[in-house]
Amino acid sequence: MTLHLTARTVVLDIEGTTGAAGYVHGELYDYARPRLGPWIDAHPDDTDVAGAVAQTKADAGLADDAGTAEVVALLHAWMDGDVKATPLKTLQGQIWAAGYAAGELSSHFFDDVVPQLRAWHGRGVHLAVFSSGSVASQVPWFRHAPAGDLTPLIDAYFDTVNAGPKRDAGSYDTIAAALGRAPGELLFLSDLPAELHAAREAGWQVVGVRRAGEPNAGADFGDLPIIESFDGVEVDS
Ligand SMILES: CSCCC(=O)C(=O)COP(=O)(O)O
Ligand SMILES: [Mg+2]
Repeated sequence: MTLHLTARTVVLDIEGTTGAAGYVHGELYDYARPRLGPWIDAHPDDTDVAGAVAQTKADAGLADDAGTAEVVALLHAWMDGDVKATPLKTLQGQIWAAGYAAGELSSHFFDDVVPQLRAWHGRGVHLAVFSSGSVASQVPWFRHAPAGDLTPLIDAYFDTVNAGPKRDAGSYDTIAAALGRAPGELLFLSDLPAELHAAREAGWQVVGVRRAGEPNAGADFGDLPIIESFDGVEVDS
């Protein structure tokens, strides 16, 4: 069965929805892991790096004078547990952006995604992103896609810094205001029920993306509408 929906803007989660979690963890996390310490030490005057280090120490109860090794051990533990902590995402995003710029990284999209993004965009539907990955990592993810540069399709990028936590309804209010849309004009696609419930609480349309083999395939989507791939939903403006 195909869902037929009307929306002015479709807002996309990335991991588990547009691309494989295995790719993010296998390629991107493994790229960032050995580079975190050298990156922190090489950018002591970067306010985003210094802020992320200070926030990591505060979140973990580390002493203010804790060294890079202690901070990195914590960041690695967060990666091992896939804790989507904002300071980790800030640092990963900077490292990945450098990796994309150096030609050492590319992104991954499920086969059904790019044709549908182009089809919806072609029908006048706007596209935006809301991911735990920082905006600094979202933009190159779309720019360096195997299908080519997809950034011309995307109007706006949101993360936990400029919008807020993905499980808080208020973050979806913030995005709606930034896009200048009424909540009901927005459709959020995600693989995580908790995110979909938050968006629905904010008055958005939502569709769960339950992809075979992805970590959240077994999650309880309850009464949420779900699709197995983007082929399961047609969106018109
Ligand atoms: C922009 S690619 C990096 C993705 C990432 O780090 C992440 O945590 C994605 O989580 P999502 O909210 O998109 O499921
Ligand atoms: Mg996701």
